[in-house]
Amino acid sequence: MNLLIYKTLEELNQDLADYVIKIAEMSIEENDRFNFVLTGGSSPKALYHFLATEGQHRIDWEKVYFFFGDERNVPANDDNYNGLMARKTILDPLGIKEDHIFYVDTTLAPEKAAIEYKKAIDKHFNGEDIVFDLILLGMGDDAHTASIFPHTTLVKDEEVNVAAVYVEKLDTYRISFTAPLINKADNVAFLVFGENKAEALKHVIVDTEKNVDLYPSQLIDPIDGKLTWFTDEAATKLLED
Ligand SMILES: O=C(O)[C@H](O)[C@@H](O)[C@H](O)[C@H](O)COP(=O)(O)O
Repeated sequence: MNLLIYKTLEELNQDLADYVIKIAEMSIEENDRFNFVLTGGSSPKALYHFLATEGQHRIDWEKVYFFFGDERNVPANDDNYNGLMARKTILDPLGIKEDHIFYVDTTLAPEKAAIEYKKAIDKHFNGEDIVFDLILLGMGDDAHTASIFPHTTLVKDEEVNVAAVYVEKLDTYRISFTAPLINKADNVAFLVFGENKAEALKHVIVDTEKNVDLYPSQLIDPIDGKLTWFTDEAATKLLED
């Protein structure tokens, strides 16, 4: 596991953009495509804008396929839909074609949406092992990642899958990759910054005795892949304690 700590978000996003581009170049070189899983939330917006502007001519974006590590159970035109945030910040600005974007179909009931999303991913991987080139993750101040929230069924899910999960604290359903699916990826990068994440980050990175029900991000431990944390000084201020 590689922990990178930046003084400014500008430096963090610049380096993370370079990291994404580097993995994309290697994936396109090796497989003629880059399978890239986006995170939702607010943290990645500056990165996505960076990739869509500074990164616009650095790789062949026509060889990139976009997925979502989780999605809210809201209509696609709802401001809370991760797909809409991504469309506005990176997908439309780069002119990504619709058949290169795998959205969660939230017109379906959550369980059905999860099944259909997994089917679409399986088809893209021709029924072979689902190994994404890069999965971007955020982390909540409660140590959730994707939609693997504390005290939910997803913390116990051993399946390599996409699942629907009821999140009691939000009183809503989410559709999410399971931790075993995330852990198959070649590269996983957390994007975590801000003082409000410091307590959760300390438990996830420092605690030797795991408690995944309380701190689900502890579940993220790629089997063969590399895990990198892109953080700032505020989020890591408790790590020395
Ligand atoms: O759908 C989502 O919201 C994300 O996938 C979620 O896991 C997010 O990464 C964290 O909640 C952090 O969100 P912020 O970046 O807004 O702090």
